Amino acid sequence: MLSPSKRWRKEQPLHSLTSCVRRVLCSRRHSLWILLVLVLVCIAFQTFVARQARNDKGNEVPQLHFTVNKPQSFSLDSILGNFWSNSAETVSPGLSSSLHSEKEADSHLQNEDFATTPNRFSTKRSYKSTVSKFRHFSSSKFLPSSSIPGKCKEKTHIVFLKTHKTASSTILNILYRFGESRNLTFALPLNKNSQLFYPFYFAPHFVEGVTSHRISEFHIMCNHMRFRKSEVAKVMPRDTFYFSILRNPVSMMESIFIYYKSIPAFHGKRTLDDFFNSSKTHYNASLVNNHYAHNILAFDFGLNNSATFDSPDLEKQVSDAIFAIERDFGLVLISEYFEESMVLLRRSLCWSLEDVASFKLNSRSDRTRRKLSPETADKIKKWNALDWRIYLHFNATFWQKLDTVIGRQQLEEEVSELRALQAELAGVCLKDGGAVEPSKIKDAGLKPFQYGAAVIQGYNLNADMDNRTREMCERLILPELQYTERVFVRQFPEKAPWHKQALNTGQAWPRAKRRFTHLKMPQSALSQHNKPTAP
Ligand SMILES: Nc1ncnc2c1ncn2[C@@H]1O[C@H](COP(=O)(O)OS(=O)(=O)O)[C@@H](OP(=O)(O)O)[C@H]1O
Repeated sequence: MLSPSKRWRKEQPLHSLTSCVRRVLCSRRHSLWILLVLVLVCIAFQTFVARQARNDKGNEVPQLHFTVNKPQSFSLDSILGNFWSNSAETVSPGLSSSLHSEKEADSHLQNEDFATTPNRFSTKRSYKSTVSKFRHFSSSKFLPSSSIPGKCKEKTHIVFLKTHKTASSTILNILYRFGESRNLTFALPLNKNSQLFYPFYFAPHFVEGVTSHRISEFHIMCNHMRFRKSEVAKVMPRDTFYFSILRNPVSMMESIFIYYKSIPAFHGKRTLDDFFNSSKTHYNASLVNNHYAHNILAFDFGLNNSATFDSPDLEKQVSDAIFAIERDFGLVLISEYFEESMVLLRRSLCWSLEDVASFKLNSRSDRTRRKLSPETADKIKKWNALDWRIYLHFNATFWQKLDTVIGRQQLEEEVSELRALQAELAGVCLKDGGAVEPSKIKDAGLKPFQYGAAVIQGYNLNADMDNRTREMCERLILPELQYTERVFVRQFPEKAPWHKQALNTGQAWPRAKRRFTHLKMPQSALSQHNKPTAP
């Protein structure tokens, strides 16, 4: 008895191509051959795909081909040397590329006037291809970034502890642009505040949408807060990446002294020396907002900020603080090495270099900077002994990490690529190529918030841009308060009925720009009773 398939084969005449194929298919021996051929095809295909992937990995950093004459040839020494001075010519060849020691950190301070502003670069519009690439990545079309293919997955669950006067507004802008372009959800301060009820310890109900369960998953938390890991972890997903940034406490305190002029500790003090001459007798830690004047880094990290150089338990406080920060944060960046920090950040997050390109935001005009004598710098370090030691420690580990993760050669290349990209963007976006005094900012909606005795600079946009380029440029220079409101309105349109209607007609932002009433300020409205207790 023949099997049905054999019978069928036998019954079919062999006169057409189709019947021939049928016969081949039905013969067991031929089926084996076909299977073999298919396996071979599969292996060949796999090999091809693997080779392609290997090629892609080799190009993990998008290769940007620039045609413009670079400001100078970029060696690591020159890059880092430039960091110390405004002019490339004054770079000292022997300058160490990192601040491993107290002495080196000091030498950096002498040259604090480093410039990372875009106007250091050529403003010729000749990087067109890169800019269009940048625009593509930064557009609101939720396009994927050119992250490192095959190696890692772009991180989108992020907490950034926004410390004070550390270039944190520039990083905030980077995070806002990244999140917006991918439609991510931000853990924003309740009721359109600009801060997560700083200086109180963070609590989940400070976040809009938490109590109402309006948001099921938060991606990014990045507004000022006083950090408390256990509470933040209640809001953010388990795989969240935590990072923050530190600045040399000496230049940081100089900046804070000018900006937070009205806090009780600084009130009536003409200079920081005046403050130090009276601080021993007059500094009152229990007065609202006086924490800005003392170990503010430790305070922001949620730690006890009361130590000075002569505290008997300083060493223990230092090691406890370092332990806590290392336990809770995957990465600690250094403001003085902003571009290097961005290279390390983008590696840690598996983002593209375009994702971390920025303009320097929230910078003071030179009119409101004060040069400090070495004696004053020394007083600051002693007064803020805890911050100073934290800074020294994380500056050292920052460079160790760079060496391990990237290596100096690759770092040098990425830093110069990033600078070139930023220079190109400045050429395309910025009128005059760089920051201007607030009085010279034409569009009131792009003016940064002014506070204390500081004069905070902003930018004017070039006039001749198409809409898409203008939108990209506007987001790069949008100050913190304006951007926070913009993100809030997009995320909670129902909280701003006038916005809801306007969003539909594309008119929301111009209207939002005109109404900035809430302040990014030390919350002087807080009563004494509400003052957070010392940890
Ligand atoms: N890219 C980059 N590189 C280096 N330094 C930078 C950068 N962006 C901002 N800044 C400087 O950071 C200071 C403002 O810090 P913040 O934005 O954290 O201030 S705030 O606490 O949010 O008000 C402010 O310092 P001062 O100018 O000394 O006040 C800015 O000039």
